[in-house]
Amino acid sequence: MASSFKPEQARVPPAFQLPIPPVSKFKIGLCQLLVTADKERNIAHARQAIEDAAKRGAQLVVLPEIWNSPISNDSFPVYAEDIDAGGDASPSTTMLSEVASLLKITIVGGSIPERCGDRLYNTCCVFDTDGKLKAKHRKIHLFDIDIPGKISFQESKTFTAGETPTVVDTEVGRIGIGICHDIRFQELVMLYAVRGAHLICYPGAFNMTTGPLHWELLQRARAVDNQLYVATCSPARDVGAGYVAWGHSTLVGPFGEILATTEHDDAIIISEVDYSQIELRRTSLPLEKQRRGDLYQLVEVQRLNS
Ligand SMILES: NC(=O)CCC(=O)C(=O)O
Repeated sequence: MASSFKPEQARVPPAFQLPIPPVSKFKIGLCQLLVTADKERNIAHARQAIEDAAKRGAQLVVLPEIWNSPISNDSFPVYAEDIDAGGDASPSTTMLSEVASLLKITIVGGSIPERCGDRLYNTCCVFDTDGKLKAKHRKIHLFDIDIPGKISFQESKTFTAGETPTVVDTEVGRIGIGICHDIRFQELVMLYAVRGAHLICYPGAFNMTTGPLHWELLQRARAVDNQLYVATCSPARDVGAGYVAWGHSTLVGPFGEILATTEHDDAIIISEVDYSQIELRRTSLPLEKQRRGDLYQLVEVQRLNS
């Protein structure tokens, strides 16, 4: 059960310190995948894309939001997997674990519908180079929207919201995880920044109404405000699908610059991440020192009952 906010549970996080990452420069692969109703095919297609990205030098591969299932409230329960049980109960994450250890790469495994007891979550799994599950992020902000004549979608009809922000140390640096709609909530990435994240990965599937106006804007805003890298990965667009994704998976640098992007087709983006750019930007434009903590503060709520 979510606790309600009480001032005595609030904590001001200390000013952020960037940890030294295990690698300073590496290649990232963003696999913008065409997703179908055929789950086996989706898993095989994702595997092939991960292998291709690794062949092209990617040490970190990111997949889209909901890559094993159509995006629909009817599909989520049907395609959901018991991630904690693993093995046959979760063929999607079993594949990710296998391929991560085989290729010795880190995988931010997009998201899949997760079944846990009688609840469903929209969940992103992060696998280390040895295939171990390092982190599981359950989408915190569910996507409920109603713009008459344009788009209506109520993710909360099916999914339960996650309760925990996720920052994970990997062989390619400290990564904060958000899923799609999570990108709209700047406090989450501010929290990740104070926890020393180098890179925020957002598997996401923006739509044809908000995508054109907000998708790139939000990524660049999160990156430039926090002076870190932001990577997004969308499903490819299928105009025949019930939910049509905007596509445009992108890598943004710590100055808000777009380093790599694509249109809406099935594609693999390979680009370079260079963490020395974070220090450079933070030195030449020292926002953290200029921040007026005497006037405003980010507070972190302590979840006493979770
Ligand atoms: N899958 C999502 O969370 C979509 C979010 C989105 O399109 C938005 O506008 O927010």
